[in-house]
Amino acid sequence: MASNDSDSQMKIVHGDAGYILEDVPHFADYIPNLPVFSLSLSLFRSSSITYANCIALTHSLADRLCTTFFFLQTYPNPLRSNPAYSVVKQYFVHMDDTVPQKVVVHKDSPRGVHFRRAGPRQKVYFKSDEVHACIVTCGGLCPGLNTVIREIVCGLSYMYGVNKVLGIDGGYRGFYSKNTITLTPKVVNDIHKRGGTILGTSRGGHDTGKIVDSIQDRGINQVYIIGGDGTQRGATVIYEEVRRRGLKVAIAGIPKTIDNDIPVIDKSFGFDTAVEEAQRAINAAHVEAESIENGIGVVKLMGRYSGFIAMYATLASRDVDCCLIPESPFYLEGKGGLFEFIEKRLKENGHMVIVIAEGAGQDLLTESMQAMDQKDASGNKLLQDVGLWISHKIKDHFARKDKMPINLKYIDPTYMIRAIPSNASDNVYCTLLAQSAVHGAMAGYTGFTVGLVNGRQTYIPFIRINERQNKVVITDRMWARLLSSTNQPSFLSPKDLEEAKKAESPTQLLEENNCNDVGDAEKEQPPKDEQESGNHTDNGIKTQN
Ligand SMILES: Nc1ncnc2c1ncn2[C@@H]1O[C@H](COP(=O)(O)OP(=O)(O)O)[C@@H](O)[C@H]1O
Ligand SMILES: O=P(O)(O)OC[C@H]1O[C@](O)(COP(=O)(O)O)[C@@H](O)[C@@H]1O
Ligand SMILES: [Mg+2]
Repeated sequence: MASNDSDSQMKIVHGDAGYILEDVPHFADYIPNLPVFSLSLSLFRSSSITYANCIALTHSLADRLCTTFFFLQTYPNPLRSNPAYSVVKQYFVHMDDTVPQKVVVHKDSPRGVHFRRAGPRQKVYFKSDEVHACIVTCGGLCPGLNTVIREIVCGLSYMYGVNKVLGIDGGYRGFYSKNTITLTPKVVNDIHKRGGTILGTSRGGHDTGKIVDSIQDRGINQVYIIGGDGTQRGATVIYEEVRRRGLKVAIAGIPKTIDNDIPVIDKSFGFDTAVEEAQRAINAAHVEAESIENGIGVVKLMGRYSGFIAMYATLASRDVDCCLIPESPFYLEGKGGLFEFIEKRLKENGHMVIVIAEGAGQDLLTESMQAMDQKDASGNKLLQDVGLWISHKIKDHFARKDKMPINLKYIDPTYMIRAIPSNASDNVYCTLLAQSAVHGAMAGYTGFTVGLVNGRQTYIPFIRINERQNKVVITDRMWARLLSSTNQPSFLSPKDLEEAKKAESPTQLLEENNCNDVGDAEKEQPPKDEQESGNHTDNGIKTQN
C-alpha cells in the first residue's frame, strides 16, 4: 500500500511485519504513461495494417508525442545487448529489491525502514540519443570528485550509448553565468588521477529559477549533482521546481563530504583517502615530538561540525595522545583540563601528539577572541583557526616559570587532505556511485541521492539526506574505542556526561547488542522509529564485518 506524503515528497510503501519502504520519486509519479501497446493493438484491430507496422507506427507517433507532450515512453535497457553485461545471469535489479536501513535487529524487531536498491532496470525511460545530461560539482573539494565525473560520462556512454554530456562550470552559479563544457570519454579519460574537480566548484550562487530555466532552455533532461549537505538541499529545490513545471528531467544527487556529515549513507567517497592522507601529517608530528625533550606535535584536521576525520585518523594512527572534535567539549585549565593532561603525558612519555578538528573548541575561542559569527557564501559557519589558537595557549601555559619547558610543532594539512586524488578503494567506490546514479536516472527515478547503505548501493529520498547533519555521538562505542586508544580524559563533567547520555535513546544503553558493531555514522537525532526500538548503532563508518 503506497501513500504519497505530498508535504515531505516521501513515497511510503508499507509491507508485512513493520516493513516500510521510503521510496524515491519517479517520472511516472507526475508524467502520464503513453499506452503505446494498447494504441498499437487498437490500430491493428481497426485497420488492415500488419501488427508489426502498427507497432512501428505507434512508436514513431509516440516518440513525437513524448517529446512534445512529455508522455512517458519506455524502452528495453540497451545493456541487454551489451557483451560485457550479457554474461551476467541476473544483471537487472528486481523492481522490488530494497535495502534495510538497520541491520542490527532482534528476533521480534519490526522490519523497519528500507530504501530502493540501486542498479539497472529492465526498462529505461530515455532513448540513448534523446539523453542530454549535465554534471555539476559544488561546495568544498573532496578526493574522488573527478573520478565520479569520469564514471558518469563513461557510464552514460559505454552502458547506455549516451554521448551528449555537458559539464557545468563552477558550481550552481555556472548554470546561468558560464558556458558549459562538453564532456566525452576522451576528455575525461585520466582525470581520476587528479585531485579537485575539472568542472570547478563554488559556494553560494544557488538561484532555483535561473538554474531550472537554464536546464529547460538547454534541453537538458538528466542532471547529476555532486556535493555535500548544502548541495543536496540545493538539488532538492531544483527537483521540486522541475516537478512543478512537469518536466521530464531526472535529478540525481551524488553525496560528497570530506567531513562525513551526511546522514544515512555508510560513508562518503573520499573519506578513506582523506583519513589515509592525514596519517602522513600525524606521523610527521609524532617524529618531531619524539625527537626532542617534551616535544608536542599538534595537527589540525578538517571537520567544520563533525569530527569523523580526526576520530578515524587518530584510531588508525595509534600515535595520538589526544583527539579533540567539535562534538566533544573540552577545557584547558584546572583539574581534569587539557593542560593537566599534557603535563601528565609529557612526564610519562616525554612527548605527545594532539589531533584537533578545525571545528573543535570554537566556543572557547569566541570566549577569548571577539565573537566572529561570519558565514561563507553558502551559509556555513566560518571558523577561527583553532590549531594556531590552541598552540599559542599551550605555549603560553608552559612558558610560566613553574612549568616544564616544552617544544611544540604545529602542522596544518587541512587543505592537503582534500585536494589529493582518491585512493584505489575510493576510486572503485566512486565508480559504483556514478554508475548507480546513471542507472537510476535512465530508469526514470528522480529526486534521489545515491549512496551506500549497509554495503549496498541505494536510492535515498532527498528528505532523508537533508533532515539532519551526521555527527560523532560521544556516548557511543566508537568514541569509547578512541578514548581507550589515546587514554585521554573525556573532559566531560559528570553533569555533561549525564546530559550526553540523556540525548540518546533511553533504551540504547540497555540494548547491549544494538551498539556492538561499527555501524553507519550516527545521526544527531535518530529518527523516531529508531528511538522507539532503541535500535541505535555505533558511531563510525560501516565496514563489512
Ligand atoms: N538550503 C539550500 N538551498 C539551496 N541551495 C543551497 C542550500 N544550502 C546550500 N546550497 C548551495 O549548495 C552549494 C554547496 O553548498 P555548501 O554548503 O557550500 O557545500 P556542500 O554542499 O559541499 O556542503 C552552494 O552553491 C550553496 O549555495
Ligand atoms: O572550502 P572552504 O570554503 O575553505 O571551507 C572549508 C570547509 O569545507 C569543508 O572541507 C567541508 O566542505 P563541504 O561541506 O563543502 O564538504 C570543511 O571541512 C572545511 O571546514
Ligand atoms: Mg557541507
